[in-house]
Amino acid sequence: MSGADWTAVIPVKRLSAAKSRLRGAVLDARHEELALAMVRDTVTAVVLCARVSEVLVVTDDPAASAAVAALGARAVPDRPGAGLNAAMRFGADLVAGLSRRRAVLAGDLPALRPDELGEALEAAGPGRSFVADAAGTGTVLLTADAGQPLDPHFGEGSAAAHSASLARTLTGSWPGLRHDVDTAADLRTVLALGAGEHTCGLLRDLGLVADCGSGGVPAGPHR
Ligand SMILES: Nc1nc2c(ncn2[C@@H]2O[C@H](COP(=O)(O)OP(=O)(O)OP(=O)(O)O)[C@@H](O)[C@H]2O)c(=O)[nH]1
Ligand SMILES: C=C(OP(=O)(O)O)C(=O)O
Repeated sequence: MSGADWTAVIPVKRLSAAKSRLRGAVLDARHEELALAMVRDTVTAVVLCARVSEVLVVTDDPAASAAVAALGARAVPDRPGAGLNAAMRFGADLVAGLSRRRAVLAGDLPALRPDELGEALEAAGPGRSFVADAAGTGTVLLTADAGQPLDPHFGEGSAAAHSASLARTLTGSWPGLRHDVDTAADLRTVLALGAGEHTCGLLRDLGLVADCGSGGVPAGPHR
């Protein structure tokens, strides 16, 4: 099957609590801005993916809601308020609905490129499929075909948990997709890969990088 037949769902924690393992990578006063910049770059790439027709962001954060709406995503409140997996199930199974093909991904993929997400979605078969993070232990993308509950198992060891729940592993050369940012070391890695304009621009403003490499998706209006 081809075409823009996917709904993407991205959960985003309240920015005041988000990316706690990344605290200290920038001045504390700019930490929320960094978390939001990564969300913006992720959403920018997902909105630009040719296989995606709708992007839902599940969040209770007002600044994140406004920012993603300006990028073309639809923000919905995190009604369950019960953590990452509940937010994903809510967005994918209740808001998007089981009749859609759904893909959930984290909001901390600032080097994501639209074409690599498109390739991963192209490779997703019937049932459920997932892409493991660069370390091979976590998960960056989980998909569910129409009619199939998402059944997410994000958290520590989620790659093994998704495999055990009979989701199919997708493999490909998708460095931006596979590098989520949890720590300052991850941030250096995605900058080397080519982070998007929001993350790159903030770090440049802060004098932490002179240049962000050649990659990334430019900021700006979409589609
Ligand atoms: N809506 C919602 N999103 C969440 C929740 N917990 C995590 N997320 C989002 O899920 C994605 C992956 O989560 P993590 O990588 O653990 O990010 P994080 O929780 O901000 O990071 P740490 O504080 O360092 O654990 C990110 O986009 C988070 O914003 C939650 O309770 N509700
Ligand atoms: C949520 C996950 O991990 P992290 O919080 O380390 O990004 C995961 O990989 O399932």
